[in-house]
Parts: sequence; C-alpha cells; structure tokens
Amino acid sequence: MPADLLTAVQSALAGVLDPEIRRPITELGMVKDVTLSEPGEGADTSGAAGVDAAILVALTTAGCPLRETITRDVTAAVAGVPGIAGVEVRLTVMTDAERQELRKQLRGTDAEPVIPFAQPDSLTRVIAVSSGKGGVGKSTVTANLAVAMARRGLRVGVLDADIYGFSIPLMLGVTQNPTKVEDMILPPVAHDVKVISIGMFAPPGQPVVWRGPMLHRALQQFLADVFWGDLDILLLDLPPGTGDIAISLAQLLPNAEILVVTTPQQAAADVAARAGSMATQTRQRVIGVVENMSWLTQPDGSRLEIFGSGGGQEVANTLSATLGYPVGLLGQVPLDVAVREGGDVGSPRAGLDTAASGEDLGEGADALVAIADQLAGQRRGLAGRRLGLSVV
Ligand SMILES: Nc1ncnc2c1ncn2[C@@H]1O[C@H](COP(=O)(O)OP(=O)(O)OP(=O)(O)O)[C@@H](O)[C@H]1O
Repeated sequence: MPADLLTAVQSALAGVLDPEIRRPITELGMVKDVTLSEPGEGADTSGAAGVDAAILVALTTAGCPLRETITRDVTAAVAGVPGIAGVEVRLTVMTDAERQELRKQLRGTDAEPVIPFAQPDSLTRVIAVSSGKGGVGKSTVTANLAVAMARRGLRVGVLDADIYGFSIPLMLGVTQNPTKVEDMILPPVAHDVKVISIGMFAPPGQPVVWRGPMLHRALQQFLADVFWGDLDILLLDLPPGTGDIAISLAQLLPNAEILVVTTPQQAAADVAARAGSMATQTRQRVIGVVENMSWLTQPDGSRLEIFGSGGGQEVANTLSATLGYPVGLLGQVPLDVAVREGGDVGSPRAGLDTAASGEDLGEGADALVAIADQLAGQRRGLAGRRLGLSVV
C-alpha cells in the first residue's frame, strides 16, 4: 500500500473537527485505526476503482449525540482523497483511561477545574445581559448578538443562566444535551456558538426551584466544568432583576461587564436602571443599554411606539449619573416579526447569511447586528481586572 496514500488519508482526517470540542479528531486521540485495502481485498463499497479505507473512530461517550455528524464528516473527508474508492467508518467508545487522558489534555492539567474567565490572564470578554423585568427581549438580544458576533469570526459562547425562562437553547436551535467527558461538560454548538443552559440540567417541563447556594454552585460549574475552549466573548443571559444569580456572578466573575436591556416604557426603564445600578455594589462595569421593542414600522413607513418612547435613553442617563462614567444607549431595536420568527425556529435573524438567502436582515436584525459590531469593536473595560502596575 503506498505510504503516501495513508499520509493523505491521515491529513484528511486531521481536517475533521470534533463538533463539540472543535479540535481535530486526530489530536483528540479519536482516530484509533486506519486500514487501507487494495481493491477487491476489502469490502468494496463503491464499485469504483481505487482503494477502500476503513476508519475506526472512538467517541467520547456511547450515547454521543453527534455520532452521525462525526461519521458523515469522516466519510466526506476521506472520500475526498484521490485514490480512495470506498470509506467505511466504524465507531467505538473511548476507555476510561482514554477519557481521563482527553480531559487532562483539554484542561492542560489534572488539577481541580478553575473558572478560566476569572484568571488574570484571561482574554475572554464576559458580557452579562441583564434586565429589570422579564419579557423585554433579553434572551432575544443575547441570542442575536451571539450569532452576529460569531458571523464576524469571533469565538462565542452563551451561558443561559435565566432560571425563570431558559429560552436560549430554543432560540439557538439546540436540541441535543451536552456530552460529559469525566467531570467535564462539552457544550453543544449551534450557529458556531457554544451553548450551555441551566434548562439542559432541569427536569423537562418543570421549573427550576433551586435556592441561592445551589444556583451559585450551578453557575460555578457552568463556568469551570464546561469546556469552553478559547473564547473571545462569553455572553451570559441573566434572570431578570437583581437576584441571587447576579450576586453570584459578581463574586465568581468580578470582571464581567453588564449590558442592560429595557423597553421604552417608563416602568421597565425604572427597574432596568435599578438592575444596572447594582453594578455600583458589585463594582462591575455597565457597558451600555439596549432599548428593545422601540417601535413597530407601519406599512406606510410611520413608526408606532407601542411601548412609549425614551426609556432606553433614560436608563443610560440614570446609569451614567449613578455610576459616574458615561453609559451609552448602544441601539434601539424595533419590533420585527422576522426577529420573533427567527427565535421561534432556532435561527436568530442576525445570523442570516443574506448573500446566500438573497433576503434582507430586516430592521430589527439590522439594529442587533449594529449593536454586536459596536460591542465587538469596543475595548474591554478594566473594572475588576488586575492592572500590570507596580508602585515604584
Ligand atoms: N425586537 C423584537 N421584535 C419582535 N419580537 C421580539 C423582539 N424582541 C423580543 N421579541 C419576542 O418577545 C418575546 C419575549 O422575548 P424574550 O424571551 O427574549 O424576553 P426575555 O426578556 O428574555 O424574557 P424572560 O426574561 O422572561 O426570559 C419572545 O417571543 C420574542 O420572540
């Protein structure tokens, strides 16, 4: 068997990424065996002239939800190698020792997991999306910002910590549960965004009735035990208000920045400003305000301000005065049926490939993409970060 054909097959396999870990399956020790057989020697699955390849792949767990994706990707990669006629992929499962080795490789250490984003040298920007009250579109904003940033090429993760309404998996179209490798949780990926939700760990159809310490522990686990890999941005969808999760977050990630979502309505603006001003106590930085549901454009082009007007600017002004630094209104997102539909079908509108679909984003998603662009272009705040200064 020509050695260069084997090399070509191996380098094709090196181009296949594990869908969850996002690293080549060859690096992760998942390719257990590659056998090439002369035509007529092995099972010729194609009938074409050439060599057949049999690949043995070890999955991280027996119930790996992505076995079909891996099989398809391996088959496609190897079938593309010139000289290969048929591809057979066989699956096995990693041994305990192999899984431990993988965990060690990914964590880089045997030590107890720490929160990577809380380390002084972390390059990940953590943005917690907060609102005063429910239903103002906080999850919609989070999901759309995440996919818009991922489309810009950023490595993005979303942690859905909204215990009262964990809607992020639905909005991002995540149906599978996370895979576990030892005590490490591999987040599902959708629209190039890594997603973990408290809802993935709650009994189906039932509310999460955890108290403060349990919530704190859950948040800590999601931050430390989930293999997020290298992220540019981690977005957190917080429950509305100023509850236990917001306090835990401040303790676990003092360097997280806060993005406040409100509607234009006076009552919503008041509570949103209260939620944002909690940052004075937690010493986190508020990076801006998003006003959602600002208006509905009528068929004649006029704007119907269903929820009133001015709330977003008012929250920005109040927070600037309370916190003592400028907090800007980053954008106003109108009501838009396409935004609601995108969330309902698990495809946030801001992630739409307009070139491929030939459609416009629409004014709601346009506004969300513009906000994502601003955030992605912002320099990270220094609140809660150690500065490399020393007294001389
Ligand atoms: N700009 C918008 N245009 C149209 N529909 C929107 C818009 N923003 C949000 N919605 C819709 O409003 C509803 C509430 O939004 P969402 O679930 O994002 O709110 P939330 O603040 O996260 O609520 P909760 O805190 O209760 O989870 C959803 O059905 C969503 O699709």
